[in-house]
Amino acid sequence: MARRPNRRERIRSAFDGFHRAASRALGAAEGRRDRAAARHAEVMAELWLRETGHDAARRDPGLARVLGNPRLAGVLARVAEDRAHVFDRWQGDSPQTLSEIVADATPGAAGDAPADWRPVAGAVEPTGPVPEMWVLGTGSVEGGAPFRVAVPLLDGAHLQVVSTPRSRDRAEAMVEQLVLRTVRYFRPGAVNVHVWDVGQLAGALPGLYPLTRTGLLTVHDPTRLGRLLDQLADRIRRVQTRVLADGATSLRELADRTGERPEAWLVAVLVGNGRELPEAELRQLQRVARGGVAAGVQLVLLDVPAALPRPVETVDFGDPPGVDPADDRLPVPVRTSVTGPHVLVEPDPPVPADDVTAVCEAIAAGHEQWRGRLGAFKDMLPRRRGEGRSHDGLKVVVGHEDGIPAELSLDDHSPHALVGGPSGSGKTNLLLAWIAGLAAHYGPDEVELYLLDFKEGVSFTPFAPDPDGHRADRLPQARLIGVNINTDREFGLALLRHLSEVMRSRAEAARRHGATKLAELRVERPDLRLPRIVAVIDEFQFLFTGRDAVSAEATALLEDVARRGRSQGVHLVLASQDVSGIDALWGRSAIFEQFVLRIALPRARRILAQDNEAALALPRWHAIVNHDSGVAHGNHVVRLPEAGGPVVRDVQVTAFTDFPDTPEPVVFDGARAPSHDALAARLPADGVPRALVGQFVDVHGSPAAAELSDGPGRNLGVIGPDARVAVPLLCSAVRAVAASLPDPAGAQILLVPLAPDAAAAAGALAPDLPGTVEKVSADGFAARVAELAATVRARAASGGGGGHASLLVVVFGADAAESMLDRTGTEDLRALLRHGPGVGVHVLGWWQGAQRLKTLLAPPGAAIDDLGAWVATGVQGTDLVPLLGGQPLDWTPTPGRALFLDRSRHGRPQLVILTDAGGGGPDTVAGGGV
Ligand SMILES: Nc1ncnc2c1ncn2[C@@H]1O[C@H](COP(=O)(O)OP(=O)(O)OP(=O)(O)O)[C@@H](O)[C@H]1O
Repeated sequence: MARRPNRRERIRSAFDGFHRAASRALGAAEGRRDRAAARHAEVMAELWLRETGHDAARRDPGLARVLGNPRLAGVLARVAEDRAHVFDRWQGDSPQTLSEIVADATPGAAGDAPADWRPVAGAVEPTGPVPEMWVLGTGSVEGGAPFRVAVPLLDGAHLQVVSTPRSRDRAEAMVEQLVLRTVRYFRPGAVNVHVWDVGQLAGALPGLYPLTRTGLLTVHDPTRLGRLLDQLADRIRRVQTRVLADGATSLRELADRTGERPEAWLVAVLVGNGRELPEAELRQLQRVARGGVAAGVQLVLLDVPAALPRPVETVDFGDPPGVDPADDRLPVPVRTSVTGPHVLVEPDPPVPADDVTAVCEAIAAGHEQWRGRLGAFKDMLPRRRGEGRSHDGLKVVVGHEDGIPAELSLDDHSPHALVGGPSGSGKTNLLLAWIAGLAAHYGPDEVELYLLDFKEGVSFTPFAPDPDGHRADRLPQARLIGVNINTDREFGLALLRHLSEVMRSRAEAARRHGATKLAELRVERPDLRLPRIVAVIDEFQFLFTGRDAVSAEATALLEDVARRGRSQGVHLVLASQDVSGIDALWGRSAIFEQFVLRIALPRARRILAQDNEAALALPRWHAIVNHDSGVAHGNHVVRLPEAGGPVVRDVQVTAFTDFPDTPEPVVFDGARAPSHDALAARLPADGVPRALVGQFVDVHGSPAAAELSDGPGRNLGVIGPDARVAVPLLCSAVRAVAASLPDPAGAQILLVPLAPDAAAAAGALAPDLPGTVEKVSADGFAARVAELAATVRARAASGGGGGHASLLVVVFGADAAESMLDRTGTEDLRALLRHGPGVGVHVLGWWQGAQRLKTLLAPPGAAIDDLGAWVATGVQGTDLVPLLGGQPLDWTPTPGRALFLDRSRHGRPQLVILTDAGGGGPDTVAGGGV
């Protein structure tokens, strides 16, 4: 009987059936999954292709392997077809359109065909529109129609060019052409080129070398990249801080806004060898790149690997992978960041070397002409006069640099200026142009001028009122004018003291209003008159001659003004033809450092920084103007026109017409004696008699007079060997006292001419004096002294302290008294000097020398204080020492000058100028009088 399958077998067969069914089901699922996966792969591939771009995806090594799968061929074909379709459409009229756009963006020399280049210099002004792009070659897409290819450069973007050894020459040629386009486009001088080549000193861009002749091209030492980058960085900083002061963010914006482009472009071509720069230089380069475009600094890098901040464009002369780099026959595929990877660029063929040289020579010649172009000084003056505001500083155009107006700025950045140039180099001309420029720009409420000339010349005289009244005008901005003051350093001292005082009061005002500098104070207090002050001191080195008290005080004051002037709007302009003067400053670095503006005329030494010798090579009528303490990168070669007397005068006449009511300036004229009458009229009318002896050297030209009050020692001694000076001096002092006596009618005046040569003068004086005038002869002198001593004793006994009639004893040639008086007589004279003033009796005497006077004033019966005031003329300082209680005194007498000591007012003798009537007249001053 058949065996019934057992339960186990039934189970197995059931499982087999299940397995078969499951296998069938699984097989079907696998097929579906494979189909889905393939479909997915195609979709993904298409997605990548379309997203990444057909060509890029094919170049991508990761994707290329996937796309090589034959199963994806359909997708690839489909995408390639679409791409070709798009390109075909583009190939239609796009190249033409592109060429037109490029032509528009590259006018003139920015885009012309190199074959057409002629040896002529450009003429476009840098203030005009700047080409947006510069042509470098021709491009095409997949062999389609060619179109011109250009890159942005000046004010647009830096350029980075990468080449291979095979393509390096082509790359260099392209760089040379591009740079030459920028130089050719503008008029010479608008673009300056700097080349640094890591490999060689003279190698890169050889065609441009003729440009070095006039400084349009500078070739830098291969080992000194850091220095070039420093210069570029300094230039950017200067443009940012100084040129773009009015809120413009770039030179281009400034030019658009103001029509002025005060700085030339600077194209720096760095030629490397593909190796990385040292870290420090790389960082410096990146900094330059960052600020460069806005400041007119254009980088062109060839094989200098560096990640530059945008904006930067690239041109890549790279070989495609797999090309034999040694095979010269193969074309070099060039691609640019502007045109992208699809456009194959063919740089323009190199211009023959001779043609490049010819073009550059023409540009250098044009540059020379430009430089020489003499902008007339009158064209530099503002059309609207006196309207400038000096809040932020004083700016004046005095010449041209490459045809661009060059300014001198006195402001917080460059508060003081140092001007140097040997005799005949045009220093005076420059100072006159500067002063006239200031006066043309700024009214008297904006600028005040203090002008001092230590030369024998009279350069500043025309700015002062005409003493003879032949002309009515004067420079209204001038507050002080010093001429012919060659030996009187005290004039310089007076000026510096005054400036120091002005600064002190301004600082106080500023403190009260919480301001830290002049500009702030002016905003705070628009009602205050706070002009900037410019003090010009020509041949200032005179201030430092001698090692005496004057020099020491001048140095201290100069340092004070130099340091604090910046914030108080007080500016110094020191000029010298003499190296020793400058040397004197070099030794005083605290002063010297403050002179940030340096102006060096041809052959000037030591004005600029130590290693900056640019002034030695300057042509005539040029100057190096440097607002950076004389460091080389701040050099500007400025062509200076002749200011010319008539133009300067025209400025003055116009200014005087516009501002007729300004007060007259103080005039220090070393060759003119001040008027006795004018000075006497300025003495206070307070009932105190005053003996006028001259004029102090201060900015107010104050009268120098001894008060003959009732105080002790109120007598006056005139000391001087020359009767022609001393006698008029004594007479004029007596006249002034007589004119100021409180009781002229009741006064008694004794005239005692002990010296025979004074008799005539005493005789002439008598009729001019009030009260009772009596002449006492030498014979009667001894008796009269005894009488006077008795009078003094009697007056004292009757009570001192005023109420006595004035009694003046005027002794001419008092040295003779010693031999005329016996011991008692001498004691009486001493008593007269000591006790007389308290009871209205004053002695005014002339002594020929200090020796006799000293003997007379010797203790125990007398003291030097008994002669409380003296004025010495024609006497060596050392001879006066006994009258100063031994204090040293270094003074060499000069005609028309005297030392005046009024013990009640001064600790030391003061320089005074003798008046026309008091020993300073034309008869007594050698070479004096005008
Ligand atoms: N920029 C200029 N262009 C033409 N001539 C000039 C110029 N500057 C000065 N001169 C002329 O040169 C001469 C000397 O000039 P200036 O008096 O300015 O020189 P200086 O350096 O001050 O010499 P010194 O100290 O001897 O007076 C003058 O006759 C002046 O007219």
